[in-house]
Amino acid sequence: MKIGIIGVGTVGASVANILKDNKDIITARAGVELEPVIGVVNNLNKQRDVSIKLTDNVDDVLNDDSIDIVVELMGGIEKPYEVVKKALAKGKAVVTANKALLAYHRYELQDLAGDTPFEYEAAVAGGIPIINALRDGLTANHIESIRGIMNGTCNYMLTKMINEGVDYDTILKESQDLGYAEADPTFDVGGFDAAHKLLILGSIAYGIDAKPEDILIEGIENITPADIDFANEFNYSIKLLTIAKKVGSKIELRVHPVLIPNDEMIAKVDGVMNGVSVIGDKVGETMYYGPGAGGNATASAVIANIVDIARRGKGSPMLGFESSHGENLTLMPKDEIQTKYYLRLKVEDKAGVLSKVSTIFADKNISIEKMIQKPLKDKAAHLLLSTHTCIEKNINDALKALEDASVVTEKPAMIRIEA
Ligand SMILES: NC(=O)c1ccc[n+]([C@@H]2O[C@H](COP(=O)([O-])OP(=O)(O)OC[C@H]3O[C@@H](n4cnc5c(N)ncnc54)[C@H](O)[C@@H]3O)[C@@H](O)[C@H]2O)c1
Ligand SMILES: N[C@@H](CCO)C(=O)O
Ligand code: NA
Repeated sequence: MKIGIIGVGTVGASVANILKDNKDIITARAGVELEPVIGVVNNLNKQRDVSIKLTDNVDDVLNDDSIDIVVELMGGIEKPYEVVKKALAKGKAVVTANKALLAYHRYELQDLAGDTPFEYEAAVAGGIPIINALRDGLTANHIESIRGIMNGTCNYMLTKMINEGVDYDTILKESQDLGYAEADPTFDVGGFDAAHKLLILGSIAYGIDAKPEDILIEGIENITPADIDFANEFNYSIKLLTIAKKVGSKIELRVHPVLIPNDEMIAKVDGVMNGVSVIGDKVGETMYYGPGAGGNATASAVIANIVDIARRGKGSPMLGFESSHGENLTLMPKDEIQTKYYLRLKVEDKAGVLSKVSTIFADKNISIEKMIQKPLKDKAAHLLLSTHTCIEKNINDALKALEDASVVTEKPAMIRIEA
């Protein structure tokens, strides 16, 4: 079978190279030779470590009737959307690692694919076969929850910031050099990349047809050493967590940093590793762990899809994005989410401050669980506190009231606690 790779960057180059390096075993497993015949790039003059023929014209792939499988690894949304639609219209099988594309267009692409194979394992949790596990391995179950660390860049950054005190900008640059980060790293640090992955899983597990703007997304940009102090003091790790959870007939989908007890398995997932816990009503908890980003790890999942397509030939693509789930589940509004919260407040260090702050919490029906006060320079102090479980709307109202209170001298910060 002939393969055209559109986008020969970090992942695309690894796909071409692994198809060559591991050709014998891949051919044996696929039952047919898989030959990457051409790659499409933006800039033909750039030095690349690949031996396939390159072009800067995507039509060289789309209009070549001998190409069976189009591998889309260019990144972005609109251009890949056009390219994938054209490939499907020509009856070519498609493999993509593009979660941003699927976050917006997964249901349309599923309809367009019809019985043309369309696979996307590398789009979620890189090299971990989580799509395979959720769509096929756990298909007997109602999914109760999916909780995971699904952005390698953020996890790598948080691990280095917490364990080694490396500063944010240095470690972000390192993640880019290692090929972990998206072309625009705000997708990573802003939580959007993890949200794209969550939306894909939410469609497979619950049939929720939501877009990024419908769900709660927060990134890691505002985490400070004071937050890390509080976490250390009370035995928490700080992680960017991706959560899908069934609560009655509503589905929570949210991505944000959390304080998570150090003894939870997911708290031990460090560096570029991803970890996903899926709880099914019959199987119980299953855990998946592996590299979430990087050229070879991601290409491993891309090639698994290519081999799978070669093995089964044409047939139902089974993208697996559900629409009627049988249970009539709906997305839970962001305001109704309930969890525990950690708050960092910078306050004036003088009499009466604590009582003012406590009154605001009492008014919003929020109960405080733990608190430490750390003196700062110039008659100021940090109040670092955690709450008992309360409603997202009440916390947001309290944050507004605190911001307006004269004793609070800086915009308060909040991180949710997952326990
Ligand atoms: N890097 C990872 O660890 C990783 C992991 C999982 C998924 N992904 C996804 O895989 C895709 C590729 O990521 P990457 O890290 O390899 O990106 P990259 O920036 O390293 O490579 C992108 C390639 O696409 C080419 N390209 C971009 N726009 C093009 C256009 N309009 N026409 C022709 N060529 C074009 C570029 O020249 C480059 O060769 C993205 O969708 C990304 O989200 C990446
Ligand atoms: N930028 C992504 C790539 C893998 O999807 C990450 O860091 O997880
Ligand atoms: Na995967």
